[in-house]
Parts: sequence; C-alpha cells; structure tokens
Amino acid sequence: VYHVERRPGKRWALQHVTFWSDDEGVPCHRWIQTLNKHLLLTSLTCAADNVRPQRLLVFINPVGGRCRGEEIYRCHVEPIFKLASINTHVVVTKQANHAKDYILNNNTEAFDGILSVGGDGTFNEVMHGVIEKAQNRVGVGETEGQLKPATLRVGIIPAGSTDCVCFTTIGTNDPVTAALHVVIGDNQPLDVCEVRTDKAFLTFSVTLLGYGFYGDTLRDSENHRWLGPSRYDISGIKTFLRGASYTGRVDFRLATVDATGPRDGKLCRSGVCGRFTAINLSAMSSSCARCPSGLSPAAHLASGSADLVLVRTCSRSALLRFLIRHTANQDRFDFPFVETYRVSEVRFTPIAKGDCDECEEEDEYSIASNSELCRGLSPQGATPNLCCCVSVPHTSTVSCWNCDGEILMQTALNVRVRPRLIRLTSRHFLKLEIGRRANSASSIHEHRDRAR
Ligand SMILES: Nc1ncnc2c1ncn2[C@@H]1O[C@H](COP(=O)(O)OP(=O)(O)OP(=O)(O)O)[C@@H](O)[C@H]1O
Repeated sequence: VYHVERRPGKRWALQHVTFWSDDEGVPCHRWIQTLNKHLLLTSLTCAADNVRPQRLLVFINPVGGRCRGEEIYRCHVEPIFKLASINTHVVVTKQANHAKDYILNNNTEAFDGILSVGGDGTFNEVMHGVIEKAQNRVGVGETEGQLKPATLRVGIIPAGSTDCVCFTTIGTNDPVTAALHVVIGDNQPLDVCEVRTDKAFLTFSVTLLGYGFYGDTLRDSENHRWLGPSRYDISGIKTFLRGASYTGRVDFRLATVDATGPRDGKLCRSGVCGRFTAINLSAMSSSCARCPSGLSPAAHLASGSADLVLVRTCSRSALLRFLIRHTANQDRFDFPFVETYRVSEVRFTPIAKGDCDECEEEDEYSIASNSELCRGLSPQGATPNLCCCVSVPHTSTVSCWNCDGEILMQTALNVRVRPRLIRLTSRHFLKLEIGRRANSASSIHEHRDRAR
C-alpha cells in the first residue's frame, strides 16, 4: 500500500507498506478491493471537487528553467501517476502559447484537470487557456462584468526558474510533492488579477505585478538568458546599483471582507502620488526558494484581495535593508518608506510633467539630485514629457511592469482582483494563515471550511 510521508521543508515522499497474511483464506485481492472501496468512499464524502483525478492533460515545456521539464516528468512524476492509475495525455510544447492554443481548440471535457510541467510562464499560459475557455468564448476581457470561474483544475509540476506559484501554494518546488498533491485530489481556489489599460484587456496575473525594481530587474535579465536562473541575481544587483525610482500616481480601492454593493462601506483611496522605487501587487504571497516567506507573507490565496506594497524612493542602504529582510523571517514592511494596503482594485498612472503637485516637496528619502534629472521621451513613447521629479539616472524615464515574470510595456494599468477564478491542485498550508491572518474574517471562514 503506497502512502504519502511528510518530510521536513513541506516535502512529501511516496512510501509503501507491505502486508502479509498467514491466513490463506484471505486472498490478496479482497484486501485490495476493500481498500479501493474505502478510498472511493473517502473521496465521495469529502467535497465533490476533492475527488482524485483519473485523467489528466499534461503540457511539458521542454525549454523552461534548466530545460529539464521532460526528464522531471518522465523520471519523477509519471511513475507516481501510473501507480495511482491516472491516465494522462502528454503534450510537449513546440513554441510559446502552444498550451493555451491547444486548450482553446480541443475538447478538454474528458479531463479532470490540466497540468503544466514548467515554470510560472507555462502555468500562466494554461491558466489563460482555462479562464478563456470558461467564458464560452465570449471573449475574455471584452466585458468588464463578472467572469465565470474555470471549473477545470489546473496544476503545476515545477520545472522552471523560480516556480513561484508552486512554492507559494504547496510550500516547496519539489516535483514529487507537487505530483502527490495532484494524486490525492487536493484543490484550492485562487484569486486572479485582471490587468487592463483604459481601452483593452491585457492579461491575467496571479503572483506579482511589479513596477520599478522588479520590472527593471526582469527587463535587464532578458539580456542574460544564457545565464539561466542566476540571471535574476545578476540583474537584481545591477538594478539595485542603478537606484532608479519613478514617479506615478496610485489609486486603489481597499478590500473589505463583505460582498460588494453600494452600501458595502468600501473605502476608495486615491492619489498616493510620488516617487517609487517599487510598486508591488501580489495576489498570493509570491514566495520562492530565495524568499521562502514571499514578498507579502500574509497575502491570501482566495479572499478577493491582493496586497499592494509601495516602496517610496529611498537611499541604497535603506533599500538593501528592505531587500535583505525578504530572505530572513523579519517584518520587511517596518520601514518609514514602505506602505502596504490590502486592495481589490488598483490604477497606476505615470505622472506627466506639470501634473504633479508634490514634485516641489523635498523627499526625505530621495536619492535624486538635480544632476540626475532626465526629461526624455519614454522608450515606448507612451508617456512623453515626464514629470521633472522623475529621477531615473542614465537610461529610461519609465519602468515597465513585471507581470508574473513577463514584461508588460504598457505603464498605465488598471488591475482588478477576480475572486476565486481558478482552482489549483494544491493545498494551502494552514500554519501561516493561522499565525498571521487570524484577524481576518475571510481567513477564519477558510480555516473552518478546511477543518470540515
Ligand atoms: N517549446 C517552447 N519553446 C519556446 N518557448 C516555450 C515553449 N514552450 C513554452 N514556452 C514559453 O516559455 C516561456 C518560459 O517558460 P517558463 O515560465 O515555464 O520557464 P522559466 O521562465 O524558466 O520559469 P519561471 O517562469 O518559473 O521563472 C513561457 O512563457 C512559455 O510560453
């Protein structure tokens, strides 16, 4: 009998127990029948969507991370699925967007779920595919109304560079652990951020929307792809040394736990304006091996909100202290230049010259000097004539957005959290929630549901 054994570091391993019987009158197949019947009963008495999957569609990205996707799947995951009698249809992707197009153009009703073997980019493709399919081809993003939650579960077997989605949801980027979560039928709803410009839908995001520091780091890392995952370290150091900050206005709607409505008491904050080293919006804690507790450790997975972290312009030493706290288990928000909000909607606008009332004010944490002022056009020409307080030395007057590891060139964005839009084949680990989120009614409900 195969079973899951929990190991340190949130890892799960496959173990087995062998039973012997001296009584020849109890044939082996009766033991097996009884156990299978019991397993079936257990699944049926849990929530209906907790049933173990029997047929999965699997996409393998052969070029993600260290190009080990196929090897990881064949050596570590496929044997587990065979033991669990899960039938699979495997597609090795041939180019970007192959997985999304496949989902949209083929019948997926026969499957209990779709897995991506790769990094966050591959997962993102699969997620876009299932969300778009769930809208019955109405055209995702064409409407600003409700979006239908996707019923098909999506899962991730980590084989990428950062594997943020996997690490955040199951606590490790170990492929065997991820496969075991799939096998036992774990699933968890997940909020998704819908990203638009004023005119059009752009994309969905689940991990990080980062402007400034994380946007610049990603943009620079694209020049060093040949370095593999370590390109993020090199580019992170370069971005830190540049010390750029950008001017903009951030408007947002604070999240509350109640349903929305004209009398819901939701507050609408507007006009947080100034120079920012980083603007981060996380719909989940966004953790990875380097930053195990994540960019925003207490972000919920499925509460209809996201965590907005505004890092105002600051000295390099202050920024370094802020970044170092991400690697240790310390409060990274306990700095006077860091503001945090739990929000349901955000709008970001880069500020044009003359539009910023706060430019004249001396910023306590500013590292800009007049010699660093840059008044050129943005690289995209989208936001020309930027405010004179933009302190971007040497190169660019605007940053770009890092959207789950992909670059967005549009700088002015509207983001709305779409609650529980997809279901993930994972189990949210409770310790973090109980320890840090006990003051939230929604998390208390989540605990109660889970306890049931
Ligand atoms: N066969 C392929 N050839 C080229 N690109 C592909 C192929 N299959 C998928 N892709 C694209 O590769 C991109 C990167 O893949 P992925 O995100 O899985 O790896 P990564 O960037 O190394 O990992 P992470 O996102 O975790 O840092 C994805 O955006 C995906 O669309």
